[in-house]
Amino acid sequence: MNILDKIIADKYKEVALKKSLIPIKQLENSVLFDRKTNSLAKALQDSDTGIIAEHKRRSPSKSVINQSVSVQNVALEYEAAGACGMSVLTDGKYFGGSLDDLLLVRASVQFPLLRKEFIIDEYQLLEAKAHGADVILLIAAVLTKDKIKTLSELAKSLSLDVLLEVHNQEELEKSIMPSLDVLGVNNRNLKTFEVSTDISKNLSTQIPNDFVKVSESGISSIEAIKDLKSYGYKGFLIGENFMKTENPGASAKEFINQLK
Ligand SMILES: O=C(O)c1ccccc1NCC(=O)[C@H](O)[C@H](O)COP(=O)(O)O
Repeated sequence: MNILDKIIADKYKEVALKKSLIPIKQLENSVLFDRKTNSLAKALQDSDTGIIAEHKRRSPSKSVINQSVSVQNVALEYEAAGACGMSVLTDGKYFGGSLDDLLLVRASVQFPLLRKEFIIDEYQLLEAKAHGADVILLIAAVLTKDKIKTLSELAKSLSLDVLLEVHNQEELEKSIMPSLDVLGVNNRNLKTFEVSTDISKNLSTQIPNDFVKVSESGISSIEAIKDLKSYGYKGFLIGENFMKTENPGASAKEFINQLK
């Protein structure tokens, strides 16, 4: 079994357990459930730099990245640095994240927050909303076309932006539908961990212009961003390059300033 299949198998068990412990009514009663969301798609469209900065303690491909910084401080510094939004990993087992991270970040900043999670069930969208997310991630590699439709339509009805992530043409073709806002191309193969920005470049012409294009993973230089911009990308999701440093916020600030 590859790592992605393992993550998803665990996620089904985790969601079933959470559903049995925390009723939907409790999520809907959260003070954040009726909060007015901020659109990441709009923030990216209006931006010249387009950085979505990620908080990532560890990952299956790199094990430990940074366990010593406070998620709230990182969020405050990413926002002050001029990032368009922040990606908050909420998976505990493989990434060391949590929904509490999302809640703490929401309490600290205003910019759009992506719940970076392996979403396989409607319940997780209600959790995202109840913990202050503005955007949810759907990964085409682990969802059927029908499931992408159901989940993205529910997300839209909750005023959440939808970032749909693909890694190849087949995933892209099955996923194109009006209920998506942002089309993300993951440069990392989530089964083998191979990373190449050529994946974004090769898929760029296949993505209809009605979607904001985001290139994700393995981005660590200004040159890479300038290159990807020439392929129509407006957003760049960066995790490890910032998080591997002692001060992720300062790294993001320096990076964004160089892009201006
Ligand atoms: O990052 C991993 O090792 C990984 C493994 C399996 C599934 C997902 C994984 N990462 C999630 C992401 O998409 C990245 O955290 C995100 O795009 C940022 O990537 P990077 O800038 O390379 O940290």
